[in-house]
This record gives sequence, structure tokens and C-alpha cells, in this order.
Amino acid sequence: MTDDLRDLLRSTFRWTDLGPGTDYMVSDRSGWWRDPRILNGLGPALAGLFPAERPTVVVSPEVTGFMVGPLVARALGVGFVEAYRAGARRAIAEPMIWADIPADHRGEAQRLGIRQNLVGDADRALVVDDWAATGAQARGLRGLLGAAYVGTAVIVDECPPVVSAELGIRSLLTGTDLDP
Ligand SMILES: O=P(O)(O)OC[C@H]1O[C@H](OP(=O)(O)OP(=O)(O)O)[C@H](O)[C@@H]1O
Repeated sequence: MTDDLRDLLRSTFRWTDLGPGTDYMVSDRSGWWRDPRILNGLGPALAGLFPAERPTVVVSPEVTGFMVGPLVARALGVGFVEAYRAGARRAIAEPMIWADIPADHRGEAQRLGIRQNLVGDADRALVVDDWAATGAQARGLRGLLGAAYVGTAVIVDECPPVVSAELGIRSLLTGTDLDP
């Protein structure tokens, strides 16, 4: 099942060439969300990366995490918490706790925040996202969640192995699986 899903993820992913004047390719992940077989399998497959940890809540950063996280929460039978990017929208009205992220894969500083009453001392929080590039989101959310953090499940992990090991990042694919 997971091997079939990995094949589907590879075959529906594209790199988009931005054309002359740049050697930069951008990832097109839209084929993943367009395929009902992937939507059906993604939650259980990502949840299955952490079978022993028995998460009690899933936490995901906006914006793509807001699509993937609930699929995993549904598969685990637990709830979902949004981690908002400061400045991406109007301020959240409820009390928040924030983590500073010095630099993400674009070299940009960010702040990620969750409503402070949604994750408690007894929780085991699994971070879920589509992609880990430098591990910045995972590191920020680990700092935010403290002892509740059990690890990060992503579709693609491009981090150096030492970073993935340190942050407890597990994935369905690595960067080389999607080499252009
Ligand atoms: O490991 P990191 O260096 O933290 O990078 C990973 C982040 O990069 C992407 O976000 P991006 O802002 O590119 O896209 P999104 O808005 O679609 O989530 C991805 O969704 C992760 O959240």
C-alpha cells in the first residue's frame, strides 16, 4: 500500500521550469491533491510513520500543512491544531504562543504560533507538513511544543540526515526520489 502510494506521489509530482534567465525550478505539488487515491492514502501512510508514539494531536504550519495535517489527524482519530505564520493574515483574536524561526529554506525569518489552550501537558503532538527542506518549521514547532513534541511526519524530507535524526523527521520520500 505505502509502496503504491510512493509510486503515485512520484508520478504525479512535477518540477516547473521558470524559463530563460533562471535555473530555478519550482515544485508543483498540485497533482498530489488532485488524485483521490493520494488523498485517500496520505493520512494513514503519514500516521504510519509514527506507530509507537500514539499521538494525541496533530499540529501543522500554514498553508499546505492545513491540507495534509487534517488527513493525518483523521487517520489517527485525533484532533488538529493550526500553526499560523505571523503576518500572513489578520491577527488571531485568542491568546497565542509563538516560536521564532530565524531562517527557512528561502532564508526568510518567520514566526509560527498556535492558540495557547489547544495543546496541553499530557498531549503527544505530531507535527505534519508536506515538505521539510531545512527543518526550520519542524525546529520551530519543536521549540513551541516542548515536551509534547513527538516528531514530524512529511511527504518529502530533503534535510541532511543528521538534521532529520535530530528533529525526528520521518518521510514517505526523500529529495532524490523527486530529482528532476
Ligand atoms: O524545512 P523548511 O525549510 O522549514 O521548509 C519547509 C516548508 O516549506 C514549504 O512551505 P512554503 O512556504 O514553501 O509553502 P506553503 O506555503 O505551500 O506551505 C513547506 O510547506 C514547509 O512548510
